[in-house]
Amino acid sequence: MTAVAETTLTERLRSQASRYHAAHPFHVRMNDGELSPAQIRGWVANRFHYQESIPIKDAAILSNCPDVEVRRRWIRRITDHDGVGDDPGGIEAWLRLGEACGVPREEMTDHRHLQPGVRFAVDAYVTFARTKPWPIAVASSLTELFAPDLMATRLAAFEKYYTWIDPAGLQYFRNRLFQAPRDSEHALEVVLEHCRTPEAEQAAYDALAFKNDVLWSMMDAIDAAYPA
Ligand SMILES: O=C(O)c1cc(C(=O)O)c2c(n1)C(=O)C(=O)c1cc(C(=O)O)[nH]c1-2
Repeated sequence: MTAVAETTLTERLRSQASRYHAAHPFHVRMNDGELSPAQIRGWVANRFHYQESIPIKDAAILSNCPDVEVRRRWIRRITDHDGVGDDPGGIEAWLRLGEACGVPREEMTDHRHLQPGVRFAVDAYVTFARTKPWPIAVASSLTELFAPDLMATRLAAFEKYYTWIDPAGLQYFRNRLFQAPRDSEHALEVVLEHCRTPEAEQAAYDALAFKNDVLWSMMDAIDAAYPA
């Protein structure tokens, strides 16, 4: 494939930024400082199911991937979330975020606040990763191309508007500021390398659209469950 064609696929993928969940009304209100503590708590408790499912999703991709070089890098995503050595990992960081917001950790881990629509969307993402060709599952992670801007805006918004939350609890967002660009850069390399036919390029594009729908559906379910 020529560099020109690669640019085109990259551009097509990046063009889906406008459908990223950063534009969801609930996120817009969050970043404008308009959410109540109950709404923030509902969001944090529901998003925990996404956090706990990400390493399972990434293990599914690993289990389908015969390429040692890809696996050597992809496995990092699992330890980032599960922790390794002295690093407690992203799932623990999210639990601490929840506690800083006033949600006891057992209320996250026992799913008592988990909305059916959030469960359904997250589980659909895991099933997608289990059942699609592994480079297409990798493409579905590319929403992370769009994540750093949202993460920076969110961090600033939490520090400015939600001062009732202990800032130490925001470490999860700080970690994602450098993890997300590193991960999405690798995922994009993999997709450009392995999705070279028009059919595979379209499947990669569709995978990213599917993932945008997963994230948007989660936000719809959260928005409906925790009205102003
Ligand atoms: O808070 C967010 O807006 C957000 C978005 C995304 C994303 O774009 O998929 C991820 C994360 N956070 C995140 O924390 C995370 O670990 C993560 C992993 C993945 C993925 O698809 O592999 N996306 C995301």
